[in-house]
Amino acid sequence: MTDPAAGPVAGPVVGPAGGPVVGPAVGPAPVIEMAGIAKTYPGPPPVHALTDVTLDIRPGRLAAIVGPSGSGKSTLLSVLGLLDVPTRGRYLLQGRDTTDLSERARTALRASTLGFVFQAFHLVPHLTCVQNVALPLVHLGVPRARRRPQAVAALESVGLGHRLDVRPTTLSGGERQRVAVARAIVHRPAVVLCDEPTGNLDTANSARVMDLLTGLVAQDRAVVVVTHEPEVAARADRVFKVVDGRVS
Ligand SMILES: Nc1ncnc2c1ncn2[C@@H]1O[C@H](COP(=O)(O)OP(=O)(O)OP(=O)(O)O)[C@@H](O)[C@H]1O
Repeated sequence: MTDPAAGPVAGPVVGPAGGPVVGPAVGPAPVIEMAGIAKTYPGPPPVHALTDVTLDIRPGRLAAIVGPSGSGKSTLLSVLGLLDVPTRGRYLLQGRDTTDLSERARTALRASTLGFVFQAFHLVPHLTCVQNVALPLVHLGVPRARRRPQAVAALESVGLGHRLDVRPTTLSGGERQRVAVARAIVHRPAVVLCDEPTGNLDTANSARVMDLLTGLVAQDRAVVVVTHEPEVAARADRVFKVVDGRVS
C-alpha cells in the first residue's frame, strides 16, 4: 500500500509488495475488483439500487460512471468509497477483501487508500486552505511537522501555492474545487473518487479540474468520476453505464 506519509504528492504508484504495478498485457493489475455486487436499501419498500455489478478499476486510468438520475451511480460510488456496505458480492481494494471488514478497519482503509472530491467541495469554512488540505493527514496520524509541507506541496500541484493561508470562502468556485482536489491527493491515495466534480463549475474551470484529474491518472492513480457531463465522460478511458442498478 502507498505510504500516505511518505513524501511529495507526485510519484509512481507501487504495488502491494512494494514493486511497480505490473499486470497482464491488457494493462496494469486492477486496484479495485467488484464481483456480483448488490445493494438493497431495506425500505420499506426495499430498493434494489445495485444488481450484480462486476467491474474493475485500474491504475493510470480515468473511469467515468454515467447514467440517468436514480440509476444507482451515487450508490456505486458510496460502495466503491467504503462509505456503504454492499448487500451481496465481493469487493477487493488493492487485492484486499473489504467485505467483512470491521467499521474501524473500513475507515482506516478508506483514509489511507482513497481520496474524495465532491460537487459541493465540502471544505471546512473556518480552516485555511492549507489546514483543509492537511485534514486527511491529521486523520492518518501524520506528525504535525510533516503535515504542512505535504499540504503545501499538494496545493502547489493544483496551482494554489499562493493561497495557502486564506480561507476557502474567499476563493472562487474553481479555486475551491482545486483545494478539494489537493485535499483528495495529499496522502497519495491509490484511488480518487469524484462525485460530479465539475457540476458547480463553468466550462473553463471544469476543464482545469479535469486537467488536474487526468494529471493524476498520468501519475498512475486510478480516478473514478460520476458525471452527467458528456465532455467529462469523453475524457475517460472507460465509461461504466448504470441503468436500473446494472452496470455495462
Ligand atoms: N438511503 C437510501 N434509502 C433508500 N433508497 C435509496 C437511498 N439512497 C438511494 N436510494 C434509491 O436508490 C436508487 C439509486 O439512487 P442513487 O442515488 O444511487 O442514484 P443516482 O444515479 O446517483 O441518481 P442521481 O443522478 O439523481 O444522483 C434510487 O431509486 C434512490 O431513490
